[in-house]
Amino acid sequence: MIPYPVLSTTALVVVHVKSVLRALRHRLLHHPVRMLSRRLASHLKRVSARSFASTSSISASHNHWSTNHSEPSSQTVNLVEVGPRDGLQNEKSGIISVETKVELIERLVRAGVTNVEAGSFVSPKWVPQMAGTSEVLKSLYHVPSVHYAVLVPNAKGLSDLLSLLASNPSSPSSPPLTDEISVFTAATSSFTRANLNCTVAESLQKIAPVVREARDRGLRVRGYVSVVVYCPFEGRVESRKVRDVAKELLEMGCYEVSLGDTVGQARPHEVAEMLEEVLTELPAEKLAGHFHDTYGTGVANVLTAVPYGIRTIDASVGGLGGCPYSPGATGNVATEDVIYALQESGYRVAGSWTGDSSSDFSGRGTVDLEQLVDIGWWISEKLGRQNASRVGRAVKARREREEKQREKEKEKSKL
Ligand SMILES: CC(C)(COP(=O)([O-])OP(=O)([O-])OC[C@H]1O[C@@H](n2cnc3c(N)ncnc32)[C@H](O)[C@@H]1OP(=O)([O-])[O-])[C@@H](O)C(=O)NCCC(=O)NCCSC(=O)C[C@@](C)(O)CC(=O)[O-]
Repeated sequence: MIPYPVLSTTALVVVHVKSVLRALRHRLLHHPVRMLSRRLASHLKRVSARSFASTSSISASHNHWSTNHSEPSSQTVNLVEVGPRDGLQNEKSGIISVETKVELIERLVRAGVTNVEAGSFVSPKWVPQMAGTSEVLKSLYHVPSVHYAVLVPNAKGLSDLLSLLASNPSSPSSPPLTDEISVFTAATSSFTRANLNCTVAESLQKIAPVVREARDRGLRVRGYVSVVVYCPFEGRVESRKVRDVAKELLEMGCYEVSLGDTVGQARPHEVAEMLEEVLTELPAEKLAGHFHDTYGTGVANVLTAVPYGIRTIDASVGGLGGCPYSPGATGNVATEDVIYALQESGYRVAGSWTGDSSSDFSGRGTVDLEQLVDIGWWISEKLGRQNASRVGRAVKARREREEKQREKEKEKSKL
């Protein structure tokens, strides 16, 4: 055993050497030649990503679903609201009724959300909360330009969904129950074994025909890669694995791949490192950021991803959710917190369906933060859980202060 004083001296030496190395690295990074080569490297990265987009099966000319949610404006950040799926699937407070799920989704759409995950066609033995997804889709008021996506893990899930769509056909006056599915895998086989009962390679083999058939039936397909930075079973994940799995999903025909920090443990610099690797081969327009907030870095990770060109962010109202494989994990980054952080930053958070002219669903250009705060409180109270959105809590406190002030002024005016 090493005696304590020797250990602490060794530790001091290590710290000193580390700080010298850090300073050296900083100098090197900012050396003009190094900076030039970095610029060259990032140019090459962009060229390589562009050439991927133009030569692979995701090329715009070959794929009518090839665009993601992104609007033309590069300053627009598009939101995918995952609360009704990723959030509710992990709720432990008893089975949530179809009525509550439907009301949650309809409230979100009224607030301006255009991309919402409405549920999953997965095994009810694995995820009991998602069992009523068919009923949810049938009960929803469908706004034509809103995407009500559902998760599909395998051929059985797709076949169940297609039967539902066949027995509830769309018409000029009623849009289809859904026009989008999401398939999902991960960067590590330990995670896919826990989540899908197979390895990453096996999951990709199962997903490929699902993507093909869904697209043949006119559905657009989004892909997910979980555990892109940390895996609860394997620890730090190699970014090249993330890149390779995401690339495979895009080549299969997913219009976008969402990169998930499933356990919410990633730090911003680790997200940056992961993105730098993924972007060497894939275009940012085909990627989305999906951050959980377990360690409180969710918003920081969103703000790290956006300057890399990531223009689609998944989030969950009230920060609903958790992760069954990561004890203590909280939900997705809260939608309210993401919107607040991006306000007045030069970016606009879109949910801009043109809308129909019905009185309940009036079209909006952006997602309405005040309404989302109300929804976050409504669903948190309904489920008997804490509201995990910091912005939600702050706005509520501000409203209470303003109400008290108004009452005081009323009293004064009576005197
Ligand atoms: C994929 C399976 C089904 C494999 O599970 P399995 O046990 O290997 O399935 P199987 O093929 O052996 O079938 C077993 C039974 O399940 C049934 N079954 C089989 N497939 C289905 C289906 N689609 N829908 C309904 N039932 C199904 C099948 O019919 C059979 O029924 P039985 O004969 O025993 O009565 C299972 O592992 C599963 O459902 N996994 C899904 C888990 C899940 O939903 N996880 C959460 C979503 S992923 C996520 O949250 C991460 C994400 C996306 O948010 C991003 C991030 O944060 O990182």
